[in-house]
Amino acid sequence: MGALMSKFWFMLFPAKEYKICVVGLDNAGKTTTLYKLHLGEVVTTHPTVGSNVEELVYKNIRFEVWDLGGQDRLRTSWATYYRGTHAVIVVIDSTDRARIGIMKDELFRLLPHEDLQNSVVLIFANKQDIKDAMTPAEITDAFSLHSIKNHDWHIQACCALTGEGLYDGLGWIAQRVTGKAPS
Ligand SMILES: Nc1nc2c(ncn2[C@@H]2O[C@H](COP(=O)(O)OP(=O)(O)OP(=O)(O)O)[C@@H](O)[C@H]2O)c(=O)[nH]1
Ligand SMILES: [Mg+2]
Repeated sequence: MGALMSKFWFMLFPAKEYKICVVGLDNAGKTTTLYKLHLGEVVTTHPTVGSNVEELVYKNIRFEVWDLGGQDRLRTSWATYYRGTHAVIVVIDSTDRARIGIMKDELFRLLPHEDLQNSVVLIFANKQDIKDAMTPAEITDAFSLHSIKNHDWHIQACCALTGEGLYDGLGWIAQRVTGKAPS
């Protein structure tokens, strides 16, 4: 009886799911990040063509996470995924100093999109395991993050290979989208 009641309860009041879009240039580590969070493992990746989507449950909060291909020709299609997005994760290869300007342009192109007006923005400063990786402070300056006024944003140092920092970032999103500290 209890199980039946619970089934009906969830049919009537399905648990809310929060949508996350993961963007960033090719080779930034988006797919590695998604599967490290989803499986707890480092998977062998190939450049993503289109997208990958997985469900993550973190502290009883359900997320639908879309990992979008970052190659130049694929970036124009990012916007087709934005509808209903609660949070954007921007993954940055912190060693890729040569393409800071390109990623900055992409970031400031996506922020005004009408489907992202209520989305929070998490920047993962990935590949912190590599010597000479830019620090979050350097990236904050290089991307002029303090000029972002219309979105709640946060930068988190991480390493998708070890998982370090990934749950700190997800925890920030969870807290922002639910409006309460995850238990
Ligand atoms: N050293 C190091 N390598 C990483 C890290 N995260 C990802 N990589 C490597 O970076 C390469 C690209 O990773 P992907 O996850 O495929 O990159 P992506 O952002 O999904 O790339 P696209 O699908 O082309 O947009 C792979 O060889 C990963 O193993 C990290 O934190 N440190
Ligand atoms: Mg990928």
